Amino acid sequence: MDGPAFTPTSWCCNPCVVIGVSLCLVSYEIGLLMLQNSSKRLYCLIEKKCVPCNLKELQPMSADAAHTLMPQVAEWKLVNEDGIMKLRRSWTVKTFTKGLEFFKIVAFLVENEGHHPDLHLVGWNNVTIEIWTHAVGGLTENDFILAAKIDKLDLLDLLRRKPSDSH
Ligand SMILES: C[C@H](O)[C@H](O)[C@H]1CNC2=NC(N)=NC(=O)C2=N1
Repeated sequence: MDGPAFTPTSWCCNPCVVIGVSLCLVSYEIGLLMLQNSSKRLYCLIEKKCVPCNLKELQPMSADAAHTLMPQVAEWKLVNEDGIMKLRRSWTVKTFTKGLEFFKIVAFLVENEGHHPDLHLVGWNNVTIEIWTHAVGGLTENDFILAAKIDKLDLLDLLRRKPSDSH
């Protein structure tokens, strides 16, 4: 009776198999590296510090550059107001005073970063933050760093969570 068509030695010595397996391993490694790289980029905004806005080389970023960073600040909207690109996010707070507490918590962060947002508290409980770099009349990485760090603040206790909170 003939032996099995493929013996382990013939199978793993087959050049097509060897090339196929090595290609799979290489693409797996490349995928891992890309994943690590994107996750590093994902967290790099949080780990960065805002730079002084009076740096000569500071320029407003393009709309494309802004769009590539938006996934890292997914809660924010990219808006264009009178030709100036800005980041905008809104929250509903429980009370007017909690809105002011919200601003105080944000103020501590932004003072530490040396980069400042526009703060709006409208209709007693609607908070909106707009971030842009005034010195260049547009968006810089500073604005995205600030937005990412604002997203990390523990503000939950100040926010209205369900419609029954509204009265
Ligand atoms: C030197 C220092 O970076 C500047 O005065 C900062 C202060 N905070 C700022 N915040 C914002 N959003 N834009 C600016 O241009 C700016 N300039």
